[in-house]
Amino acid sequence: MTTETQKETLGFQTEVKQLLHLMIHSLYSNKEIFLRELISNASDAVDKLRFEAVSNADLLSDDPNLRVRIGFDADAGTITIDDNGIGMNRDEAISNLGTIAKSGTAQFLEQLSGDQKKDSQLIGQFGVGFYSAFIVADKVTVETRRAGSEEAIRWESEGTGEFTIEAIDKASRGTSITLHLKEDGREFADNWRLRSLVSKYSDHISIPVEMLKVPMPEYDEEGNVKETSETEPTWEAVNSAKALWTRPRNEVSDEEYKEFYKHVSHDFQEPLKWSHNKVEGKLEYTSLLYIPAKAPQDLWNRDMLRGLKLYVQRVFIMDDAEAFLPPYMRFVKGVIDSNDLSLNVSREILQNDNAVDSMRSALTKRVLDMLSKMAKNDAETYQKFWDEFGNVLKEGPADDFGNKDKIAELLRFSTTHTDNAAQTESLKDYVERMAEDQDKIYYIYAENHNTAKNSPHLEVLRKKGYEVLLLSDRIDEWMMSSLREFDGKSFQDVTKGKLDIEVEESEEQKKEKEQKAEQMKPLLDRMKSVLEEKVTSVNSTDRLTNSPACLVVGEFDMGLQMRRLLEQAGQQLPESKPSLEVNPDHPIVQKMDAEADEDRFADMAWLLYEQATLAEGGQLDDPATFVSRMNKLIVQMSN
Ligand SMILES: Nc1ncnc2c1ncn2[C@@H]1O[C@H](COP(=O)(O)OP(=O)(O)OP(=O)(O)O)[C@@H](O)[C@H]1O
Repeated sequence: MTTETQKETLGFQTEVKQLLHLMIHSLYSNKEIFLRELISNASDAVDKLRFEAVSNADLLSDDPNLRVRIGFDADAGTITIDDNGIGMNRDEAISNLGTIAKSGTAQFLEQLSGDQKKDSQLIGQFGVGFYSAFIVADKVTVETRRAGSEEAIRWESEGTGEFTIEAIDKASRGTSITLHLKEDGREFADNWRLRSLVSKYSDHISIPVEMLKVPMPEYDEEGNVKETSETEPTWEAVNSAKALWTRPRNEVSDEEYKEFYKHVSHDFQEPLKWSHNKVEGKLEYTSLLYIPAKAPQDLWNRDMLRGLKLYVQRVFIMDDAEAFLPPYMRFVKGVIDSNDLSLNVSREILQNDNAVDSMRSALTKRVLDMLSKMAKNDAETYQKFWDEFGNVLKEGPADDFGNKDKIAELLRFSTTHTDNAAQTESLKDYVERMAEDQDKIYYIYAENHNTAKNSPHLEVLRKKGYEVLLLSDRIDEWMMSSLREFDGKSFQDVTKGKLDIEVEESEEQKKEKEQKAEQMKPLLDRMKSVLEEKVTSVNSTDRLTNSPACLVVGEFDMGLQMRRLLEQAGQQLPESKPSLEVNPDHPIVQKMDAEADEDRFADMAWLLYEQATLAEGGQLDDPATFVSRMNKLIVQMSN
């Protein structure tokens, strides 16, 4: 069979077609990033080869000097990025360069709007990788040979719907990518342009990125350029070719840190903060941790690929090594380079290794410190962080008991102080604002912010001037179940148990209250007998001012929201009923007391119960009966 007959045409996965189309149209103002992406891939390919060579040294032996080379031909309008890394076999080329394996791709594509500015940001966050070649090229040719294999292939595409693949001869392992530049991409086939892009974007790459040396002209005695004899072209490194994290902190510029972040994270945007540390002593390792500016699509998913790029003594071992940070820090990106682990370390070994455990707890502290410092010194940036990642950090108190006090300081809440849904207030702020006679931190949890904010349960606290945390994120109830106290003050759910709020009252008022309670008793008993199946008791309360009634669960019972969530998730829970608390001063309650018609009394009692359920975001078992009951009362009232 000749090489020619082996040429096959295959179609791109639908998502690739969509991405290519959108990318070409939304990234044209930032064309030059293609070079960074392709060099980054080449460097990853070299890292992978180095890793495989740990157990199979032969892979390296014929061509041991790992590097990326960039060549160009201005007349032909081409640029070639050539690496001697791991290469790809036929199947790998088809799946790696014809599909997108990233999770959440479909949702991501759905979010794109056609608005160039917004889309380019989103695409940047998603990472375009190899496909960015098509921003500047109308044809891309990839020739590649996998290390350890004799077979090589050529992959070629014009970036529309399909690509071809054929067997070729290739003298050495690795991948060579040739971009046939579009008319408006030809500016890049230029020596100085390419050199400056390499310094700008790829200086931190740990292997040499080489370009042909441009011979310096020699002059004769009269100052004319000497005709020199043709010499072998020589390659020279254009970058500093030293793994960035191995350099001392004071020798790395902010720009370099930012570029390196883009390389390890595949994120186009700049990170919010980073922390670079070399640890010496019992354990020796270097870490470079970044806090990104934007959350990825699947951050909510605790199983998303996460973790640090792991190196052992400068040799790349794996991406997404998740053992070095707890799940609630899954937003952190970066590198860890250890001198204590073996080059053959596997994910399983990492899970059960004492050195890894120690590193994990030190790195966790480091991230918490980085966030604390940011919160203290740069509240605006911290707020940006919180808006993106707060919901993940909220898993912290339950996940990481040992650090829960530190995490508590980092939490931000919406509270009745601002009455705004934005989560901007810290517990420290709250405690500083606490009223003199207040000894607890009050909170309410509801399905959404407005339900929390307008809950009848807040009435007495608002009257007293006590601030209440307004919680409405799904994770909040779980988080609060792990937070016992802050700064010596315990947390109190305002919908649970007794509130123990001291209301200043004279002896006379106290007496009056007792009398009123005594008078209320028959009414409460009547209500209880109507609502028997729904509530454990009906009590008089002074926690309400404007509303007639609210539901309260026992101090140690599960909150009503949590119960609903678990029931929705199909869990069988033991029966537990709330109690109904009624406001003795409310006109409806007073009217009920005088109601002689037992049927009408029952309707009113049910309505109070149902209102209270709705007000805290609950659902009625029988909404139709509620509506007809209400209509009946309205008709009676208007007669
Ligand atoms: N020079 C190369 N040598 C070997 N394999 C490569 C090379 N370039 C790309 N690949 C393979 O193609 C895959 C897809 O590359 P692509 O750049 O699209 O995605 P990525 O690098 O995995 O992530 P990102 O899209 O965030 O850059 C890579 O994961 C790698 O397996």
